[in-house]
Amino acid sequence: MESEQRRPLIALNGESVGHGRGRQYRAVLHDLSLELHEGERVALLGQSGAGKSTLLAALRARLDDRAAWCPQHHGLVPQLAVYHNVYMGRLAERSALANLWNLVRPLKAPWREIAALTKELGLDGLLRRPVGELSGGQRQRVAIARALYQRRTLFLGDEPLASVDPHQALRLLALIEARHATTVIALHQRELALSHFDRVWGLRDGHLAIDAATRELRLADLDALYPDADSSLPGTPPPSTPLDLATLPCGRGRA
Ligand SMILES: Nc1ncnc2c1ncn2[C@@H]1O[C@H](COP(=O)(O)OP(=O)(O)OP(=O)(O)O)[C@@H](O)[C@H]1O
Repeated sequence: MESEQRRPLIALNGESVGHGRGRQYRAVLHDLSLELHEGERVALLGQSGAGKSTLLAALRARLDDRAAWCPQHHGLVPQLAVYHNVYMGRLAERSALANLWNLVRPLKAPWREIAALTKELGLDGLLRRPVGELSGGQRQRVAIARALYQRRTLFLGDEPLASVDPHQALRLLALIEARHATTVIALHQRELALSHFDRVWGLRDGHLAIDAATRELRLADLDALYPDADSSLPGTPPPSTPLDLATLPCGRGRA
């Protein structure tokens, strides 16, 4: 693969990732080694509490303003209109005066740009609507719009497809990928991970249990990331055999 020759956008080598500082520091992921290359679409999987958000926060801290960021809980201001919430994606690029003016009277150029972007996301007609009056799926799309409006090199998303139906998830993914060749997206849809991403990072038991090209993986490999899944519930993975790291395509180098 061509990207093998290029320097990675980000590389972690045996690092620990967690929360807190000094004596309060608590590691969530141990001995973490991974590389992210330009043009890669990575699905980040793992059961609840596995450390997906923690890893995304660590990547974001390292990538700084190269990464567009779509957080898990959206981080929107419910009292403000859709337009203003999306505009916030590039607040730092304009003067305080321009931002203040924009709050009262939207600036023409950003209004046009945000109107076009939100239309693509199926939010047309809602630009002046306070976000607090939107449905969960609509809020999700506003959060994605704000991240896309940032126009950064790569896209980091913490379950940005969680509140929408499968059909819409595909549409949103296509919109994200049309603007970002490189993506790292946390999600729970294992089939989607295999069908629409190049690589899977799978977290389990405080480690990167899977780091492999999707073409090397089967659904059963991903099931092993969800040891607590109750397979009697609809939509949950079947019972998996205990995770045997030796059998998973991790640490064999990049495919
Ligand atoms: N701000 C924080 N301070 C301390 N510990 C935290 C903090 N945020 C998360 N944790 C802990 O880190 C671990 C991993 O949490 P994280 O949110 O990264 O998991 P996740 O895979 O994103 O879960 P989910 O799918 O439920 O969002 C959990 O044990 C959690 O309690």
